[in-house]
Amino acid sequence: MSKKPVRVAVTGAAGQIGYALLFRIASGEMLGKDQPVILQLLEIPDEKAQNALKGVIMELEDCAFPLLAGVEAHSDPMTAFKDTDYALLVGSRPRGPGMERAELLAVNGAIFTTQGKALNAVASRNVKVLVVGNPANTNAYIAMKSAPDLPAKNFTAMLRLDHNRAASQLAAKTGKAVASIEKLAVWGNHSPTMYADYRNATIDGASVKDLINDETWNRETFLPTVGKRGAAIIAARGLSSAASAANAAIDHMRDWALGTNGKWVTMGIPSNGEYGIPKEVMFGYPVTCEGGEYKIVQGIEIDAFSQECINKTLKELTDEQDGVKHLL
Ligand SMILES: NC(=O)C1=CN([C@@H]2O[C@H](COP(=O)(O)OP(=O)(O)OC[C@H]3O[C@@H](n4cnc5c(N)ncnc54)[C@H](O)[C@@H]3O)[C@@H](O)[C@H]2O)C=CC1
Ligand SMILES: O=C([O-])CC(=O)C(=O)O
Repeated sequence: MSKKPVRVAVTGAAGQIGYALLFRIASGEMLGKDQPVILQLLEIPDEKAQNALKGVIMELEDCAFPLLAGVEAHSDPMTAFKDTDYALLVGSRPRGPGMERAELLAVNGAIFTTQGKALNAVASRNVKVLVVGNPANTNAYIAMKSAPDLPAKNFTAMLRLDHNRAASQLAAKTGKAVASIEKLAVWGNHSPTMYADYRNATIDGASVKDLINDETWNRETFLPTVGKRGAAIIAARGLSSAASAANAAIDHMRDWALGTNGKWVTMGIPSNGEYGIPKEVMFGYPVTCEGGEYKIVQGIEIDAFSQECINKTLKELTDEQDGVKHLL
């Protein structure tokens, strides 16, 4: 018997990430090739955006996806999030050249108060929320704090693009297949302060740290390359990353919903005090997923350099949190 459709809300559906994301959700790449979906798409109540959304919906229809059980266009989060099982909060302003993501808080932060409240009021009580819109960690924190009736653990931020970027850099450096990399972790904020940590990573069982054996490369090339990759893409394309961001969103939700078979992935999640991070900080952690739940990888040794990196990214996050108190 075929499965009952699940409801997937996507905000910013007519934007560039939306265009790279919706067709893959509808084709079953996110929740499985046997899981029908109803897309509940949100755009701002502006004629141009709503018209663009209509066009995207026409294209979705023209794909005749067997798993697409329905598509709805919305301009109000209170209807877009009704009974939704998954919510991908993409809609918000992207940065341009020369900006840091934190500078977007002033324009984007308030979106996540409204949307958190709407999720709190009308979404499924088990809704899984992924915040993509930048600055993703603090926007996810705002949404979580605005939805006190939903479990805090249901709110997550996207660090997966950093994780995938780090894996790709390591594959290139070692000349090995990216799929063979295990036990990679990215700690902290989705910003240049994030700490991509390959001290425990393996390739076909061999230590990546030993294979590379170059701490200067780690500190002076690898970390800045991964941390500043978003800016490098903006400089090259004139627009921020979209297809790779959509891909990371699919990876994040798929792994959360369907499991990772013991493989480590990175998710931005509210801390419960793990690794000394204060409770509720939306922090990138290495996790494994099983049965629709994520679990932080425990027992990783934090050496002096790692602690220094973690402290730096934590400080940035707590400063961002302090700066949005007026929105909560
Ligand atoms: N966490 C991550 O790894 C990444 C995050 N991003 C962020 O994702 C966000 C979206 O990026 P793009 O799709 O490239 O931008 P875009 O400008 O192409 O599209 C954003 C869309 O969101 C819509 N929107 C704005 N406010 C909204 C609201 N309140 N409700 C519903 N829709 C709303 C806009 O009308 C627009 O169509 C940006 O904040 C960007 O910085 C981008 C790449 C990676
Ligand atoms: O850099 C940006 O503004 C977009 C983004 O978050 C990324 O590509 O990592």
